[in-house]
Amino acid sequence: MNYIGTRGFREPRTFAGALLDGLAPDGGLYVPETYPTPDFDLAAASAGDYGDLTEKLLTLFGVDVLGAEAVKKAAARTKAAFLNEAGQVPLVQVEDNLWILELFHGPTLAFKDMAMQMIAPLTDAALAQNGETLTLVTATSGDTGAAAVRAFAGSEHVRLVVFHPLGRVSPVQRLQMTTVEADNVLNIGVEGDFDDCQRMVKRLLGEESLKQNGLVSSVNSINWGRLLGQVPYYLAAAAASGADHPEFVVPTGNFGDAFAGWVGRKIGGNVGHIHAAVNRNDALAQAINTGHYVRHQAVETASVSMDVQAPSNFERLVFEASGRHAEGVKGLFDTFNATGKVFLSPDLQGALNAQVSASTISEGETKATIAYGYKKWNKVICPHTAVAVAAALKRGMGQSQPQIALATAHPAKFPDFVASALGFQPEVPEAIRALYGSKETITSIRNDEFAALEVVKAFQA
Ligand SMILES: N[C@@H](CCOP(=O)(O)O)C(=O)O
Repeated sequence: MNYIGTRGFREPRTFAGALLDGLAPDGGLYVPETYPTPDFDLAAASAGDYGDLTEKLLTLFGVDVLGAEAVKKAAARTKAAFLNEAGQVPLVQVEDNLWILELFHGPTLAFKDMAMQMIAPLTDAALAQNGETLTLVTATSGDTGAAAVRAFAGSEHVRLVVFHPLGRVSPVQRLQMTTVEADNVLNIGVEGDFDDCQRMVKRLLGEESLKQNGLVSSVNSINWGRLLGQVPYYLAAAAASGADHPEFVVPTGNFGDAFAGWVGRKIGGNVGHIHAAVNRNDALAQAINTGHYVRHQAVETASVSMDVQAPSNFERLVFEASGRHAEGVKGLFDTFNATGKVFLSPDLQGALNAQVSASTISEGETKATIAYGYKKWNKVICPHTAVAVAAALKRGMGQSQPQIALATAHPAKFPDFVASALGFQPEVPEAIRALYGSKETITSIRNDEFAALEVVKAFQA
């Protein structure tokens, strides 16, 4: 099982190579050379133990190059982050045909924990194999950074650098990153938005001078390993619902989670249509619905983790929808990166829309859905979850056809907006309460790639 790049990089990489590269050398994203067909009963595995399912999937995607022990450990850690306090798949039925998948039972109370808890032992195993050290550069609009810090703090061979847009993550998300005392973690606040941070990360991944001090990779969902850790929960949730190919409604920022669902379907899982729900930062939805892919300055919304206007994994979808036309993908994303806009051909736009649909949810709808969820189901949901639930309700299929909306974070990570919708603050778990009053460490930089390079170099030294 090997990996190739979306922009034409064809020198096959094993899973370990793709994991430690983060991005392909030509700037493309790694994808499997061919999608594997499960050599086990996927339906039975999806309905069985989550750790076993994950182990089987990891092996299917070639992770066993890192050894069976590493696969086992990774699967056990993701299982612990996924299951709820009762040890069950955290799927809550709220209507006859509508479920909410609570992906916030892990250590940082967001869906990123599943993949991050899994990828940390895999990274250790990959580094043990080649005796290298690794600098991970990662961009976050809130949840990725917190989960990465939690998973990699104290790691012996990994330095973790997290870039977040200054003042544009929730206070709880910021505290989760900046109060961790670990010499191998550097939190950088950038005077810009998430897209600026992600652009810096991509630039740093190609920076030869950083590679003089060991390997450089990322734990954003541009890294195939990150994305792979998000596939099992689609399969487990679909099986737990008992529904036939339920539609998944995914609140979307960098589009990694939604693409993981697409992968679950691609390998023959019981995963139905994928619908991406976005907030006012809706470049993705505009591209899929109109063919106009235009990057605007991201605006601040309540669903702050989704304030993304250049969703990295859109590139994987374009690659697949175009029939793996690497040259076309390269041209398209070169143009987008240079000019901030690109017009897709009607054929390509139709092909994208056939794979994934998308809709935009306003701030008003987000707030109203939080209030609705509490009134109707006695459930307190976060703004990101509300975007997905609003999109699901608008599609109306939950009446007639099964839908699963992803709840990507705990409401207590966004207490003020939730309180503005409900009139009271969500209950605060101990994991959050403990953060207040702790000392924070942040290095601030201007929105400048050279400033980013300098600060990472200094950290490596
Ligand atoms: N929503 C994200 C943005 C980065 O996404 P990723 O899935 O590519 O890591 C965040 O919370 O940081």
